[in-house]
Amino acid sequence: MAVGVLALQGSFNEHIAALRRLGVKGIAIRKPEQLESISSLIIPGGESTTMAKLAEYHNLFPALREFVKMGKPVWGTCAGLIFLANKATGQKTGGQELIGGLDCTVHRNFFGSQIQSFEAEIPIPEIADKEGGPPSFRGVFIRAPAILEVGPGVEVLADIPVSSEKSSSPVTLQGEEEKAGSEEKVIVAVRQGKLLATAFHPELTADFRWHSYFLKMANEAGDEASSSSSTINEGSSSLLSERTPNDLPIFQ
Ligand SMILES: NC(=O)CC[C@H](N)C(=O)O
Repeated sequence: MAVGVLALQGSFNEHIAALRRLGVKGIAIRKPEQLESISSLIIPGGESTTMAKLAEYHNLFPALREFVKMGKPVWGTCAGLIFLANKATGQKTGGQELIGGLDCTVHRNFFGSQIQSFEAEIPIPEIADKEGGPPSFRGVFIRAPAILEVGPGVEVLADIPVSSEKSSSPVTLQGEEEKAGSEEKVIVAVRQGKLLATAFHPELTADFRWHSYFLKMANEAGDEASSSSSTINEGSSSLLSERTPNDLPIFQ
């Protein structure tokens, strides 16, 4: 199974490093023809307008749309989520091209600008059920988007509370502000068939459950297409703990 990581801009190296820690080689994708040699794709975070301009320059949009249309597994993180959405609001003047395919509307900078970036513990029942580990995940939100609306075929994997009068200041999940049932929530992770999307950056943490979850999705897709081998398996988590960190300090 070859996993591609769109490597135009943003945190593609961090995704490749996370895959390596799970024993999987990530292939940096910069040209349309490279998409033919991979069976799944990660679109990293970064800056979606810039990424869109680069994708346009390299004539990647038609091949990326085709890849999604073929039902191949694709995971978009942050700017990658914006890329996958059918509709984005809060875009820069002139808008930007999207790949589309994910039946949702995102707000491009829902939580505000760089200085409003934050970390929060997010409950992840589905991921914890499949991957084990703690029931929550440390989400790193950097100029993060959020999902405002989803279509009927979209499963919500994570949401977080936001204060109702000022959506740009997220309410912490721990602490006294949490009032069950009284706060509004905004969606930050979804799955629609073989499309996965997160508004935060799992590649910037040492918790690889989202990567492992995506690899399993990709493997299932491979099995369905009765194609060849798989490199990730139930033993991947123990493999992870045995490996020595060999790249970014972030993973130590
Ligand atoms: N960390 C990120 O990927 C931020 C995405 C950013 N809001 C954008 O428009 O692209």
